Amino acid sequence: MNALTAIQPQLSLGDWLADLVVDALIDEADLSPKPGLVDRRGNGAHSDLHLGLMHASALALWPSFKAMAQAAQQRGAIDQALREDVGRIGREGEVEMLRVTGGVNTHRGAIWALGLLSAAAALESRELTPEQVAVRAARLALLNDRAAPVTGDSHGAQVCRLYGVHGAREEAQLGFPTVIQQALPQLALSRAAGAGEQNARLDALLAIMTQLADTCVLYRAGMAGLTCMQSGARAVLAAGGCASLDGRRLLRDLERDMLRLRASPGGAADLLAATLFLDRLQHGLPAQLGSL
Ligand SMILES: CC(C)(COP(=O)(O)OP(=O)(O)OC[C@H]1O[C@@H](n2cnc3c(N)ncnc32)[C@H](O[C@H]2O[C@H](COP(=O)(O)OP(=O)(O)OP(=O)(O)O)[C@@H](O)[C@H]2O)[C@@H]1O)[C@@H](O)C(=O)NCCC(=O)NCCS
Ligand SMILES: Nc1ncnc2[nH]cnc12
Repeated sequence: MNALTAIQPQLSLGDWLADLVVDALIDEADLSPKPGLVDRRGNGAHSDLHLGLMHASALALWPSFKAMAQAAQQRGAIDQALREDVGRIGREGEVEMLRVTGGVNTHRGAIWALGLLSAAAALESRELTPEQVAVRAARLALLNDRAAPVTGDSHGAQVCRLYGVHGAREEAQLGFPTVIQQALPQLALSRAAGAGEQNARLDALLAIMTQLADTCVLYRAGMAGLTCMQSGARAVLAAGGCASLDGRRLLRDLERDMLRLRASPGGAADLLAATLFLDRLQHGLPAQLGSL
């Protein structure tokens, strides 16, 4: 023991997972330039959001993510009781988010996706590959939360009905295919090509945008907005990604189009945070937690 470890409080699995989630949310918010989204440069297509609010919201959610991980550790199995614990803690987290932001929806989708993923990670802390964690999260998401309000009038529910697409719920229930099949492989590819970490993360966001039926975009800009987002993101990647000059030019075009349509890919942003979380998680438990 040295002077530093002597004063460090014991790190629990829940602390560690909540730290990773909040880091991922803050890294997502800070990443720039993101088309249509809040970042270090400004508010994107939003009049009610800004970077400080995204940070405050992420930090305020730390106890909720820790509580979801702890619930999973205590229950120890993917069952109805855990599903309803996670749903209750998630709803309480939403209330806290709205309190801290003065009623602005900063992280509704992130509470859902990262709540499920942190619970799934806590269930089997020795099986932390992205695929293993996503499959457990999907099994949890497939269980019905009997206490969830059945309104069907959320923005996501409205556009899923109107356009016949899958939204945040189905993305989780299918095991986060957009993260596992698009974002993580693109992140690895761009890193391997020497794009640099920020460009590799932007490329991962674009890979999500090429495929996702982002219900935030659909709600604000309809199918024309979604098509514009998907084809614009494809064009940037086809031109060599965000590290290339042509890719950067096309990224600027995409941003201009998203702002003109007031289209904000908030769902894609949440899934980028999920990608960054799973990417870090696969490096395994820190030594302090090695005996769990
Ligand atoms: C099951 C739920 C996820 C609810 O889903 P549903 O689709 O019914 O509800 P929404 O309210 O629309 O929330 C879904 C949020 O998920 C993100 N998202 C969108 N599309 C996808 C997708 N295809 N895959 C994954 N994730 C997706 C998105 O969140 C982000 O965007 C939000 C900001 O959007 P913005 O447009 O600015 O804000 P709004 O105020 O909504 O609209 P405007 O008026 O401004 O246009 C921001 O939150 C990002 O996080 C969607 O918003 C689950 O949430 C649920 O069941 N909730 C109910 C309460 C509950 O039980 N919670 C506990 C769950 S553990
Ligand atoms: N950076 C961001 N900008 C706007 N909405 C978001 N939802 C999640 N992250 C976001």
